[in-house]
Amino acid sequence: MTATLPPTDADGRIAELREEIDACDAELIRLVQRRLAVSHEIGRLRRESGGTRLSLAREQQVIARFQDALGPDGAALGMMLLRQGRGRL
Ligand SMILES: O=C(O)C(=O)C[C@]1(C(=O)O)C=C[C@@H](O)C=C1
Repeated sequence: MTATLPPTDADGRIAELREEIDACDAELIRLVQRRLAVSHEIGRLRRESGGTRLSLAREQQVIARFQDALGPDGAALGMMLLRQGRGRL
């Protein structure tokens, strides 16, 4: 059986939890921006040293990591992060 809270208690708890979600989102945005900057720097270094624009083997590792941790939506998230770094193929 699940405990039921009076609506006013539930409202207060929802507001608290939303603050936690807002903090998570802010941290995620900061991390995505940091990831993007690092990815661009790697790409620049690779191009300047005569390498390829992309590293498909590395992209597979990244996607597999997200897939293992989060399932199919995780794989999609990994692909979005990669696309953000290198642009659409
Ligand atoms: O790890 C690299 O070699 C990168 O260039 C970074 C990165 C990434 O964003 O994770 C970006 C493009 C590559 O195709 C593979 C991975």
